[in-house]
Amino acid sequence: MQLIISNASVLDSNGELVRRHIILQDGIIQSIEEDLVAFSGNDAEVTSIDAAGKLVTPGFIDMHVHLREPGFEHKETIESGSRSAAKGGFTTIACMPNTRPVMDTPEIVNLVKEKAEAAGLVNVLPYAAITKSELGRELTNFAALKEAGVIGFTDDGVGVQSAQMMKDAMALAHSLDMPVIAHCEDNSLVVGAPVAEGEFAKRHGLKGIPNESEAIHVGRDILLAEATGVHYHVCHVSTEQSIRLIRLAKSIGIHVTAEVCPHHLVLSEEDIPGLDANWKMNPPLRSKRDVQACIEALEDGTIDIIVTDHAPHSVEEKAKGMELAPFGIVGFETAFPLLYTEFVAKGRWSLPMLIQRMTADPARVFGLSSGQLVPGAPADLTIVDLEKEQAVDPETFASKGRNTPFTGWKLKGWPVATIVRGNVVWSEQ
Ligand SMILES: NC(=O)N[C@@H](CC(=O)O)C(=O)O
Ligand SMILES: [Zn+2]
Ligand SMILES: [Zn+2]
Repeated sequence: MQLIISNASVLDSNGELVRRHIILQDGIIQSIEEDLVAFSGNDAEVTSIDAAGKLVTPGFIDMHVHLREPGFEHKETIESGSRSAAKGGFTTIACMPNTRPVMDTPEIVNLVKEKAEAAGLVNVLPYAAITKSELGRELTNFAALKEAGVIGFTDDGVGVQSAQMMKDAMALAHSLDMPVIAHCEDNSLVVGAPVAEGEFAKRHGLKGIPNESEAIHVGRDILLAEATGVHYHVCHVSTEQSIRLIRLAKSIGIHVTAEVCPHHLVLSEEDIPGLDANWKMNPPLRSKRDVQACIEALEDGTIDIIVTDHAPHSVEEKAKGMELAPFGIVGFETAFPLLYTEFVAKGRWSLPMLIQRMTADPARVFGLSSGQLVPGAPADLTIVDLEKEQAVDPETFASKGRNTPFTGWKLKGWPVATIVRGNVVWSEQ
């Protein structure tokens, strides 16, 4: 099976847009041609897509997502989540283990892999839990879980409260050459607050989550990563204080990497319009100062990658209000247009910088073979119409989740087709 994507606008090594024809064969990028006539492909098995006027990039990679299956199929399934990812231009996603049961045994990992395979949409890479049921009491069987195909260990959804437990986890992960991915949150500093400390919390008489609840874990874990030598990856960084610590750790050669979510780059607690739980996520929207620190850290490489932390919840759950609703917002279907509109179209970032943080950089951090538009790489591609402008309408989401704070935002730069291993898995219409 051969697929030719003709007349594509692709970024060359100088970051310039050039017109190319991309030949995909048996799931691999076979060649990238300047001139299609020079290429002889007259086989009946050849199909082609005319991408004239469209950007073609390596498929986006999202290393932090929640697919909710098994256990929370009313929020999302592996199928609906994969479709939502494909619609957002993502070709590889890494799913978090806070399902029910928690992904803490090879059996559950195998079930997730089978369902992802059956959906046949995007590449799904599972993480396994650090501790059984994410309760922080007992380590899971890292060796067996590695054998089952997980790509790292994390208790995302909660912080690992015990430093000794985290140190043991890191030492074991390091011995297996696996990363530890951490949701950083000290529970003793949080006490059930729904939003960040700040003006919004004050105005509405709500308890606030302080910045230190995140940064204390980041600091502790950096010291433990130094002691154990593990690759330590920080989830959804949201505070200036965490960034300061990550910058220092990197400067002295500790193997730490970090991610940030689109919402923490675009929104601060001052933007929350009222007691609408579609603005409730963990970590919470912080101060403008934190947002600026996140943007600068992504620009200077202190933060390595962009992830969505796609966290679907049902309308009923979100209707419980700011204090009772669960934390989390969906992210796949708004991520690229949001960041393209807010940072590239407004002139702060170059297009190559945004693409790199969503493709080559996650591939580098997690050792994936995708993320580049080069011959021999997996044929995972996203076609984007940079001129297309439309308002965000949650009713059109492929995700079961409707929980987004970006409803009605007019965004530019929408994915129009997504190709995984040489197959079109989603296209507009
Ligand atoms: N980010 C969130 O607000 N929620 C996530 C958990 C998490 O990522 O910590 C969820 O599973 O809903
Ligand atoms: Zn988390
Ligand atoms: Zn998460």
